[in-house]
Amino acid sequence: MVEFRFDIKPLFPQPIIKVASNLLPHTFRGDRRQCLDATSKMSEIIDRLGQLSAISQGLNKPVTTAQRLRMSENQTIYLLADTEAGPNGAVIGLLKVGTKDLYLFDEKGQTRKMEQSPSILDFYVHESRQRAGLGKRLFETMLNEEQWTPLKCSVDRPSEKLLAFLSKHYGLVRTIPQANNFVLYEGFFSDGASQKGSRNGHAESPERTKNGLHITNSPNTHLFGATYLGDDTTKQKRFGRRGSDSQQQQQQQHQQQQAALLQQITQISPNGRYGAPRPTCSMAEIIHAGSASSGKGSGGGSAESNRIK
Ligand SMILES: CC(=O)SCCNC(=O)CCNC(=O)[C@H](O)C(C)(C)COP(=O)(O)OP(=O)(O)OC[C@H]1O[C@@H](n2cnc3c(N)ncnc32)[C@H](O)[C@@H]1OP(=O)(O)O
Repeated sequence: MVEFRFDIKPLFPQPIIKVASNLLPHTFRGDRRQCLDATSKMSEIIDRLGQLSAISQGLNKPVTTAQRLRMSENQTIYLLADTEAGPNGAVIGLLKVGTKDLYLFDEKGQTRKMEQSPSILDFYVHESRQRAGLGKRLFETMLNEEQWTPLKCSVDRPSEKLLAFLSKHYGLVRTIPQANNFVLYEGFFSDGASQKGSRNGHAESPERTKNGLHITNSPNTHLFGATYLGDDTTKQKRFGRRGSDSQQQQQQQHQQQQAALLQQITQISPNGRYGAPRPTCSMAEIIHAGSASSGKGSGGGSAESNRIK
């Protein structure tokens, strides 16, 4: 359990509190002096829990810090405390969620841009209290508050424990492969009841169809090339007509586009979970090796494989 030099009870009038970018418990009422005191204590709590979460996940840098929450517009942290523990009470769990704009592959390998998609960003229950139903309690509170359903949440690089948790409590097992580190489950794109914070994603519509090639603005097209729709003869004629110089130019241009889009598609952020060094991204290897590239949607290495051990 995580104890502090100060009494946490005034900050936790109830076992689970919600904290947004003002770094105050959602239940907080007080004057300016009390407000400063509460934010300072809350920062300490968030930083400590964030650090413990990173350690338990094998990350060399926390995903969750008070400073990061303060700078965010659409993230919320849920904290679970045991006010009966010790003289000052103890904080035992943290769950950070937020909405993100993401390019995602659907079940058919088509790119969809999901705006303000609900995401699970960091989740931690202290080692001494794990597997006692507290994670579920925290998660359920979050789902109720945000009005989200588990199936419609993407999960940022989940650990084995979180994958087991989602499987056990919500029957989430079959994932849809992605090019980034987010994990989502089959049914994510199905037309269910829409939820707060989530606008319906849409498949990028084809911009043009030319010589049997289906060309869109989607990152899929830029990463893997245009999708061929016509017959083989048309394709051979098309490539047979190209001079080798223009082919080289096109290849170069294509590689530059790929690099730029890879940046976008993986949502790399120097501050988030992705700030932590980790083994080379398999997608980057596929693209930069220039070797026979994989098929659509196959570049999304599993989130777990990118986790630092
Ligand atoms: C996006 C991200 O945040 S990824 C990082 C997720 N966080 C971590 O991996 C940090 C370490 N783990 C934890 O903090 C916790 O185990 C959590 C947050 C994942 C789950 O919290 P808990 O309080 O343990 O969950 P709860 O008790 O409600 O559910 C238990 C279930 O979670 C899964 N689980 C929890 N701990 C483990 C474990 N050590 N090994 C395997 N599965 C586990 C299992 O499915 C377990 O059910 P079982 O005991 O019947 O096998």
